[in-house]
Amino acid sequence: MPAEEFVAGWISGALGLVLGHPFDTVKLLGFFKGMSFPIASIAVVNSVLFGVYSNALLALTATSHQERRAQPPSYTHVFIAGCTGGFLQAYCLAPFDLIKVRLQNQTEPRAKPGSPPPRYRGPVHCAASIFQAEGPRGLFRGAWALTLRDTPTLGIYFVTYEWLCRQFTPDGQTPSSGTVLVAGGFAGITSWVAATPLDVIKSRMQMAGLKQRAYGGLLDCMVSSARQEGLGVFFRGLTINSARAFPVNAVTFLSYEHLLLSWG
Ligand SMILES: C[N+](C)(C)CCCC[C@H](N)C(=O)O
Repeated sequence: MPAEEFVAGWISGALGLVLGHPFDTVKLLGFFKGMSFPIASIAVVNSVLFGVYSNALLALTATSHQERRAQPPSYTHVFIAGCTGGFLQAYCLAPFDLIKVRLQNQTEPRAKPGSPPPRYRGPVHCAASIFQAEGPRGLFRGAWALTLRDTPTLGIYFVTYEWLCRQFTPDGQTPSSGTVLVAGGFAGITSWVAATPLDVIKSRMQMAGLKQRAYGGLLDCMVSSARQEGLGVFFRGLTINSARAFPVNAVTFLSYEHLLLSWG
């Protein structure tokens, strides 16, 4: 199994994240401090995404990354490979994402003198507390919603990227850096726009039982959120998700393509 896509996915995910961090911080009003935890987790997850995507395409079309410019895969194959990568990365992402959401929703520890101490002292303490209270399954709370969010939307992600690259690149040639940046950026926006409704639900399920009320399941969460807050609830965070998605995914794809090119 070719491994360089995993390594390139690892590095490019970390680079994309450095760029996205200020946006995440704005989204959280400064609650999410420190970058080592998100970098480590996104690098692993992005490595799984790009590695599985490329190997799924290899299985479907019998072409390696280098051969795919001359023999471009069909969009159906790109979509299936993207969904496969998305499905598997969702399971790796689930515990990290749960911890991120739990820490984000914590009130500022130094907010007011006399306010209660935060429930979680940091990512490791958060993981350990959830594990102690609920066992390993607790760390996968909301994983089903996350999988539903990521499987089709990562198919869309790679189809958008491929489609845009092919629009601006003569047949058989490698897309220019400018094209890769723009295609990667728009791939990120498109997939985040499609993912936002389930992103809202996913985060609520991950918080269920803490601040949020407990839900009977994914459908119950969707229906009761829409009933109480209107359909607009499904678009919460859309603007900030899209603003963050462009630079993060432009840099992710650019570094991914460059790393693979330089390794031959
Ligand atoms: C599928 N969905 C849109 C949810 C995520 C897309 C992941 C791409 C990148 N790691 C990022 O954080 O933007």
